[in-house]
Amino acid sequence: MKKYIKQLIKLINYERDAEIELMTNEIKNLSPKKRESLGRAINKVKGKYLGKQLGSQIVQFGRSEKIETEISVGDMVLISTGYPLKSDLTGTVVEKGARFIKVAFEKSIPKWALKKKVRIDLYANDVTFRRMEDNLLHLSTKGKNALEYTLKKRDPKENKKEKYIEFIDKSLNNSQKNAVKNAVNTENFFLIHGPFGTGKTRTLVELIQQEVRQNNKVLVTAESNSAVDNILDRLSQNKKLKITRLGHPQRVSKENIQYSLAYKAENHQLTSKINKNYKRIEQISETRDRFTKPTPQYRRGFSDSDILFNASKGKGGRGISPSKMESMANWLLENEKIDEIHDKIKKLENKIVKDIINSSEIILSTNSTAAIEEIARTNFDVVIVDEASQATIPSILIPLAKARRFILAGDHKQLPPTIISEKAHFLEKTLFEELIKKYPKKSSLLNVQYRMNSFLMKFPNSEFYNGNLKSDSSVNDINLDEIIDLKELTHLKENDVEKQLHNNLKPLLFIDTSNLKNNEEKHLKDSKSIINQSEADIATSIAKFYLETGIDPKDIGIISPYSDQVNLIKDKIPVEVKSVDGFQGREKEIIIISTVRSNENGNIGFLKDLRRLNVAITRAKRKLIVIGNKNTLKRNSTYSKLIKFCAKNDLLINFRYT
Ligand SMILES: Nc1ncnc2c1ncn2[C@@H]1O[C@H](COP(=O)(O)OP(=O)(O)OP(=O)(O)O)[C@@H](O)[C@H]1O
Repeated sequence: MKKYIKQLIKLINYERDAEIELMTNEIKNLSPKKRESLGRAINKVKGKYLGKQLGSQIVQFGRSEKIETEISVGDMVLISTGYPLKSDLTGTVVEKGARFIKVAFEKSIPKWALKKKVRIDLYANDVTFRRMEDNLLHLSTKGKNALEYTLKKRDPKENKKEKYIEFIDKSLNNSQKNAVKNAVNTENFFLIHGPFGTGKTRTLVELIQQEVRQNNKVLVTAESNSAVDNILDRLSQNKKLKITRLGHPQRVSKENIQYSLAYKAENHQLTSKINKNYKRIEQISETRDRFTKPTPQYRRGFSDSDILFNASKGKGGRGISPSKMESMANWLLENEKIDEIHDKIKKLENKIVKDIINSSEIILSTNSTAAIEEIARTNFDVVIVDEASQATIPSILIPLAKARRFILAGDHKQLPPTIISEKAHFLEKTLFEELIKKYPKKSSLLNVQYRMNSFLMKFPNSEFYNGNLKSDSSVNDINLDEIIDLKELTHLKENDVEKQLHNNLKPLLFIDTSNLKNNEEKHLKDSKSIINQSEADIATSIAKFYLETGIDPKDIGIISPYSDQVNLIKDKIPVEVKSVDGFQGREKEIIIISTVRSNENGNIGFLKDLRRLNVAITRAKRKLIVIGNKNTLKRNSTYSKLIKFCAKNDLLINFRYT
C-alpha cells in the first residue's frame, strides 16, 4: 500500500510537469496570434478596474474586436504585457462577454495591467496537484480503506437490514429506484453505472435527499465545477435543504452564488461584528501612525521589549532621544492592540465558517476543493461522487478520505481522465472502473436512456452495454421533422445525398470517403495532430445544409478526435466544433463526426480507444453522421462492425463530389 501511494505521488508529479511544460512550450513557440486562434490566449485587451466583489478585485479586459476563446468562467489565467512567462499575475475568469472578459484577482493589481495591449493566457493550475499530493501523503484511514477495496486487500461486508425508502421523485424508473435503494443501504460503498442520458444526475439528487432523511451529513463532489453546479441546480429546487457550495465564489455559477460559503459568510450575522472590528483597526492605525514606527533604521538593534523598557524609564540610548524612544513604544502598544483585534477577527471568521458548515446537511464541492481547511475536521457520514469515471485515483481520494461510506456514479465505458504525460498513463485507471470490475454485485446499471432515437442507441448498446439499455418511449421515435423546415426540402430528389441527410428512416449515416481522390490524412508543420481536408469540406457542407433548412446552429455539433481538424473546421461554420472530450457529458440534436484517418495500412491511432468512439456516437439525439474512410477504419474490429451495421441497414453512402 505504501509503495502504491508512493507510486501515485510520482505519477502526479510527472503529470504536473507535463502540463506545465506543454503550456510553457506553447507560449514560447506559438505566436500570440496563433495561440489566440487556438482559443488559449486573448491579445490586445485593455484593463479597467471595476472594484471589489466577495473579497476579490475585479478587472474587466475588453477590446472592440470580438473575443472568441476556449478560456471560460472558472479558468485560471495569466495576465501580461509583452512576454507572458515573465509575469506572475494570475487571476480567475468570472464572466465572459462577446467583447470582454472579467477576471478576479486575490492580490493588488499592478498599473500595467490596467493599460492597453494586455495579453491573457490560459494557465496551468498547480493547486490541484499540491492538494492531491498532500492528501496522499497524509491519507486518512477512510481513504486507505477505499484503496484497500480497490486493491482487493479488504472485502466489503454485506449489508445488514434494508431501510424503508419513500421516494421523493415519484417518476424515477425502476433501475433508478434500485440504484438509490442499494446506495442508501450500503455499509461501505456502492457504484451507480449511468450510461449516456440515463438520468444519473436525477438519481443522485434523489439519493442525496434520502441520505439527508436518514440524518446523514453528506459531502457531494464531482471532478468539474459544471457537474457540481448541475447537481446544485436541481437540489436547490427543494427549499428545505440546507446546502453549502464550497469553492472560489468566482467559479460558482451566478444562480448558485447564494449557496456559496463566501456569500453565506458575508451575510452571516457575525459579519457586522467583524466589520466593526475592521473600522476599529482603521481608527487605531491612525493613532499608531502618529508615532514613530520602529524600523531597523530607527530602533538601532533594540528589541521590542528593550524599547518598551527604556521608554518606561524615560530613557533613550544608542543615539536615540528619550522622546523618540517613547514614540516608538507608543507605536508598539497601539500596534499590539491591532494584532489583538486581528486575532479576534480570525476567531470570528472561524466561528462563522464552522457555523455554516455545521448547520449544513449537504456540502457540495469539486474533488479538489474538498481538500480545503474549512472542512478538514468535519465528520461526513457519506460522500457521493459524480463523474467518478473521469477522476484520477489521487483526485477522487480527496473526498473519499472524508467518509467511511461512499457512492460513486459514472460510466467507465466513456472516456477516462485525460492524462498528458507519457509516463503517467496509469492515472487513466479510475477507482470506479477498478471497483466495478472487482465487485460487479456492488453496482446498479441505469438502463433507460432519455436522449436519443432508439435506432441510434442500437449499435452502442450492443457493443458497449451488452444490449442492456432500453430507450424511453418519449425519445423512441424522435426525428428531424420537429426541428427542420420541411419546405426547404421539397426540391430535393430521391437520390440526393441531402435527401438522406433528412430521411427519418435513417437516423444514422456513414459517409464513406474511400473513393474520393484527394482524401488523405496530413500533418500540419510541427504538429502531431492530423487533418483531412476532404472530410472537413464534407462536414462543413452537411452542417450548411442543415442550417439552410432552418435548424438552429445551437442544435448542431461537429466532433473530431483530432485537434487540428477541429481548428480547420471551426473557422468555416458557425456551429460548435470540438474534440470528443469537449462533448463528453453533452448532447446535440444533430452530430457530425469527422474521423480523419485515411491511410493504406489501417493505422487509426487513438481512435483505437473505443471509449472515444462510444462518447462520439452517443451525443446525437436525432441524427448522427459519421464521415470516414471505410477501408482504413474497418481494420479495427469494432469500426468494422459499425460499418457492417450501416451497410446492412442501407445507411452507407459512398461519397463522390458532383
Ligand atoms: N425517470 C425519468 N423520467 C423521465 N425523464 C427522465 C428520468 N430520468 C431522467 N430523465 C431525463 O433524462 C435526461 C437526462 O437526465 P440527467 O441529466 O439526470 O442525466 P445524466 O445521466 O446526468 O446525463 P448524462 O448523460 O449527461 O450523464 C433529462 O432530460 C431528464 O429529465
